Amino acid sequence: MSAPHQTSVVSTPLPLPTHFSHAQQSFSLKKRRCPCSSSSSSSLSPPRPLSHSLPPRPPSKGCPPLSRVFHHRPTPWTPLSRSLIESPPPHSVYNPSRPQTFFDQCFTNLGLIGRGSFGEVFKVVSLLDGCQYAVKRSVQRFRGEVERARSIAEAWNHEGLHPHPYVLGFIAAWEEAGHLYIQTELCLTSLLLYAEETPFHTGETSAWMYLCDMLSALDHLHSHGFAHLDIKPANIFMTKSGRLKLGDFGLLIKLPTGKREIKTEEADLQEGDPRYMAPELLRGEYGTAADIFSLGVSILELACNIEVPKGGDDWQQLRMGHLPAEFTNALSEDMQYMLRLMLNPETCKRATAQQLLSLPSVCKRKWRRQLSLCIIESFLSLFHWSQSLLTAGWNFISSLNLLFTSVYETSSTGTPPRERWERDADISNIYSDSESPIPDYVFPPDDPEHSPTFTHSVQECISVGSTSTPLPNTQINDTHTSLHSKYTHSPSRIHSSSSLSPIHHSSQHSITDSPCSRERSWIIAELSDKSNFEPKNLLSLFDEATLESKP
Ligand SMILES: Nc1ncnc2c1ncn2[C@@H]1O[C@H](COP(=O)(O)OP(=O)(O)OP(=O)(O)O)[C@@H](O)[C@H]1O
Repeated sequence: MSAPHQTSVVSTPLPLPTHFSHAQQSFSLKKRRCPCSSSSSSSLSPPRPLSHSLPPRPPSKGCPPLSRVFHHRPTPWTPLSRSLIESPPPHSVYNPSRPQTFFDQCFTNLGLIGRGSFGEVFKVVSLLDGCQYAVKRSVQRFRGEVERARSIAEAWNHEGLHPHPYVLGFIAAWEEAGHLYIQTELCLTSLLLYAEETPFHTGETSAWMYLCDMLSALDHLHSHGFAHLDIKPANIFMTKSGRLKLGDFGLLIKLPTGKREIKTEEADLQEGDPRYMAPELLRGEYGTAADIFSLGVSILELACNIEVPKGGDDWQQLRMGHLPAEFTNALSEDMQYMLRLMLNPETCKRATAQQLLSLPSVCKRKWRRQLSLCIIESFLSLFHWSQSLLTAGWNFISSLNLLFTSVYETSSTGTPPRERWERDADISNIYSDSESPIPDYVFPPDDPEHSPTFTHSVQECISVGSTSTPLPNTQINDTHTSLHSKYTHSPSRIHSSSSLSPIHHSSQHSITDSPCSRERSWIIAELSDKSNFEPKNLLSLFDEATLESKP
């Protein structure tokens, strides 16, 4: 780097993992995720530059796929979190004897909201309390006990944390069919995606807000003896109000009481993302100071709107205490000072979360941030509350409407409204002559089983499609179905084709007799023909019949 560096240089360069040698070597301006990038490019768009990232490894030819080695044996549902073990869902919600999974029985899946290297995250509604949550499901089935133990550790780590306004809320965790499920509080997105998709929300002003939130979260974690060890924008989530929540506790460690750090020999620890990794982690020193360093790199990235390197010279320089002055010179003195405190290569000289929170520059911004969050969240809950009230009011009105409707329907079953009688009368007038087959044959006067239902059905069939207001609770489709099934399956007289045939034939005899009998026979034919029976407007029936009768 050409710019002068502000802190002293530590002479010995840090060893770099070899697989980072091909990775991005220097600071660069952040590449934005274009909203249209996912869609297929049009023929007019310029050719895409060649990708310089490493191609994926070819599949191993030496051994069969893991799915063939480890047969998919569905394992029963196992609650992993204390919350589920102590208060499992009631039998009415989750019944293990049903074929559906616990997830399917207890949640309504609203869709996929994100995908990480470990799992897929779904937005869900819990059928237990009606609230929305995020459920992360591991993509791969566990390939062994070590992998399983690691995955489960994330859930247990998360549950072990005390709730905090800036820490993602844990709800439950369970295992089913070789997959781990973690149910957490639902957020809007991750800070990484948010910063990429809304570039105007990056820069120093936003970075101060993010810093205040995350320092509070780290102070909470560290004061309870935990170190996160994977702080990065992808593991920080944002709620609707803009509040940040620290999540993804897969690498979290519990430190021995009174200690701020442990050595590698004391535990089998994994490394986090190299871009945000503190230098002491490569020396095997794991502790709370590593979180401060990673937060410092994240804030540098967000405040300067840059991508930090995964390796190379600039990566080394940053871990020696040299800030990229070509980017940081544009920041305020306060922010530069903060970054120097957080990115100090020596852990004992690096500021703690508590010390940083007590700085006047942070104190005043934290106070402002809390006030603005309080106002936004109050507005949001007021909005939510009024929405719920409106929904409840609407439901109440609907249920009243239903009640009145059913009362009306009950009374109408006993004595059909006059309008119906009139229409029935109109229909019967069509068949008023002696040839009329319907009244005696289809509606047996003393057959209570057929008459009302069928009258109703015919009447509905005729009124469907008319401009008249349908009767409340009229089930148009069901009418057709019920008619169809009556014709087809019921042993009663009206459904037997042999019974209808004579009538049909007799009416057919009279087709040439008069237009009226022609119309009547046409309707009877329509009624007797099960497959062609479609609800029709009475007027249109007549229109069609008249048309047919014309030579
Ligand atoms: N609680 C949540 N609320 C809203 N979105 C979430 C939540 N948890 C995860 N997501 C979304 O899902 C994506 C993947 O989640 P997450 O990073 O936790 O998965 P992962 O497999 O652990 O990823 P990795 O191991 O690569 O960090 C996130 O980038 C985010 O967009």
